[in-house]
Amino acid sequence: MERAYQRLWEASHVTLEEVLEREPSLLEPVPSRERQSFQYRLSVLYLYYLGLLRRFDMAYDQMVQPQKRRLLRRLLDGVAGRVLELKDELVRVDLCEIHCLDRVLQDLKLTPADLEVPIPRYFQLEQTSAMKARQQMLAEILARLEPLISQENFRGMSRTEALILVQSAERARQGRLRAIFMREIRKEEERDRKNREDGRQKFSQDQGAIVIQKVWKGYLQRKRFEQDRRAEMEFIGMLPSPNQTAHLNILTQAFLGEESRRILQVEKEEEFQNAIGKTHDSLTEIEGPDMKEKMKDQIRQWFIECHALTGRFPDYPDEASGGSYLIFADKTPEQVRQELETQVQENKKKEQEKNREKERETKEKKKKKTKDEKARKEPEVTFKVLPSKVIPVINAGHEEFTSVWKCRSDSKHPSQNFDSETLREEKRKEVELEIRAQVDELMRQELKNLRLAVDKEEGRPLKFPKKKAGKKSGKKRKEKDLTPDRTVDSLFEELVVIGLIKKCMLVTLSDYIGDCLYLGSTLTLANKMPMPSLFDIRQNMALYGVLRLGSHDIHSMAPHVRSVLLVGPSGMGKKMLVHAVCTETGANLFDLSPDNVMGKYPGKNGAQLLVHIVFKVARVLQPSVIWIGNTEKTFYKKVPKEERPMDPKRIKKDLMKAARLLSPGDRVMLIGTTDRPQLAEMKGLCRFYERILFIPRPDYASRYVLWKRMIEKRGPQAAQSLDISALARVSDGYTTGHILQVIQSVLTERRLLQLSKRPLVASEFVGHLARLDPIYREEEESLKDWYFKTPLGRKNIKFSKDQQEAEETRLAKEKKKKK
Ligand SMILES: Nc1ncnc2c1ncn2[C@@H]1O[C@H](COP(=O)(O)OP(=O)(O)OP(=O)(O)O)[C@@H](O)[C@H]1O
Repeated sequence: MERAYQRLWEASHVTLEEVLEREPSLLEPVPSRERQSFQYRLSVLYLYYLGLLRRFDMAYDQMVQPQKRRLLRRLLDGVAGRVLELKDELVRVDLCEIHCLDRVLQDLKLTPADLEVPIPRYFQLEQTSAMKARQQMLAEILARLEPLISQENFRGMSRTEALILVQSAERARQGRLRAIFMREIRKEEERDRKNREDGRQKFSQDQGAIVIQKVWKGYLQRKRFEQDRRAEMEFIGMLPSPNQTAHLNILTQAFLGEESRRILQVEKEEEFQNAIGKTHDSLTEIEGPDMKEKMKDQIRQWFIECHALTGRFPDYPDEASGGSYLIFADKTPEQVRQELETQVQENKKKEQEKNREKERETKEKKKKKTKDEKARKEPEVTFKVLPSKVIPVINAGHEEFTSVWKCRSDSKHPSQNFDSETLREEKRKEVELEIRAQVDELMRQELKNLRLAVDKEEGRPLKFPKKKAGKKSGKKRKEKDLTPDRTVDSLFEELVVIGLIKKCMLVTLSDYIGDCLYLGSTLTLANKMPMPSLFDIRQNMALYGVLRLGSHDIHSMAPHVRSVLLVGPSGMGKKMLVHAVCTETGANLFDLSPDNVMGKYPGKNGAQLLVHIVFKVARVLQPSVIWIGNTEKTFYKKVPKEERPMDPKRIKKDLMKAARLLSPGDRVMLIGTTDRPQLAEMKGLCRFYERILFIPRPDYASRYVLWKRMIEKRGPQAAQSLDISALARVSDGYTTGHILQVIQSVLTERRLLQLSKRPLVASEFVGHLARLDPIYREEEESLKDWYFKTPLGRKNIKFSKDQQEAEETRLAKEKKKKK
């Protein structure tokens, strides 16, 4: 088994190598007229990385050898980071959040399933014990609160409500009695009728036999026919096999296999952890003293040689720059000596060169100026990708694989134990560093003494490089802690009790049903702007929400996105997506919707305190999702009169300030949802939310899968004879929520029991559908208009306009030429 995964891993590296070779070509700027080919290359790369992500995830999930898993994890995180970077590049080139990759998909001979962003399984499987404990705590607090809430409800029942309850119970009892009574009467009538009929008609024995035979043969024939038809359909693969048990057996076997490998992983990991500690100790004990002496000798030698050559002792590199490691890293002492000699000579040369260089610089400056002026004259849009932060990580991983693991035969570690040689190598480096730090300390002292003794020199002041960047970020992060005397656990509990932290619904992202747009690039060619499909929304949520929140390493490497806004009509599953992100990543769900915040932490500084506590807890107990439902209220242009007492804009200022303080590595994501973004002031909203995802009503393909999967979820066989295509056709304009509602009201328990006798037909749904209000065109148009006024939407419109104009002028020129 392990060999199969090893092969998968090796095959992935072949692809990876190919992909890495293609990377540098993207860094070269491309003029705007070659936009399409640039787009194409970018998309190809994106799809390759998605495939790699899927394969690395599988290998990491199932391989057992602990050292290989460590490397795989680094590669997996790296590839995920690169996928996120490329997504950002795609957005910059396409100027929208959806990318029509169907043509690339076809060229690479892939299927739409390959477009799906895989969510690494370790997000769920390796949820830390702290995270699990927190979920437990939340459940406990909520369980404690429940009796209180139900008590409150009980007290809240009014006299009339109680009366209605008693009355309805009494009426139901009477109704039941009456029904029993009526049934008795009907039975009696039936008996009477039969008696009367029996008296009238009498069959002979033969006639009776014929009647019975007729009925029986008809029944038998119909049954046979039904069976034959079914067998044929199964044979050509139009129906699932009824023999589900065989199918299930295979699945359970595979599942058990996977689970057993995971258990084995834990065992091997434990062994490895023990070995790490032991190896470290034994190395320090056995090889440590030798190392120490060798280092000291080397350094002393260096002192002496330096003194002989330059007449002075050298400056000792300080700790921050790595101490003596800076000088001896990867070099033999001879090399160091040679370098020293050349340095002395170079110093002399440098002085002479400096003068020459000055002259050259002034010449170059002049040249540059003329070049810049030229460039300014022809302002051409060029495309190129930004330098990647992740590629070095992937490269390092790839190199490690090729040098260490690629050629290693499996027979060396048949039981998938760790490799002690590799471990010792690694640990040796670590121990060396530790010892070097000690030695440095000693040698600094020795150097000081030497200087005193030989050169009669008092201690030279050590030069510390100024840490500008560090100080700056330190200042930025240093916000005042308003609750220094409280523990995070107590704050967490407080937030749960007042309802700012909620338990999330258990839905996965794959529960969000939706199909992709199959002809997106054809639409773009015809100059029609394709609308996002539900599939795109799911992918974008996986990229922005799940991948970033799931792992600390991915979050700190990927381009930083703090907030996402989901815009779409009511019932399009915005809340569901928020919950799915929480479920997939185990994140806490904070609810800062204006209705939920109302009246909590009142007073002048209340809003500040509220936001402060929420962000503090969210950051410490990351990952966290801060959900702001009906977010247009937080950014109202003008607060409606009836909502003034609620003061929906109360937390806006503090929220904006707090969000700005989130930095890479803080796995906190703000997700806003709204169905009326027009009511909010555009500038504030777009500044606060870094990404805006527009969810229009579902298209035909999505409606088809929605009907199919939702009906099958309620009754697995229910959708078999149903004309789903017709349903998808007539439900144009309705939201997912509507479709779900209709299915729930048609497929009641009772109807499900009748399915075997009375198959489901499409017309049953139509009546219910007609009673609901669809999304009217005006509503959708106004949402679309709003979207095209957002920064990205505006850029997109401007770009397509420019392109159209260019096309027209080109055509006009051609016409002129022909004339
Ligand atoms: N793509 C989908 N697949 C499966 N179920 C969905 C999908 N979209 C929505 N639903 C279901 O539809 C119902 C309504 O969705 P939800 O409440 O999340 O919508 P919403 O956009 O947040 O609505 P509102 O704006 O009114 O708050 C939920 O029960 C959700 O599970």
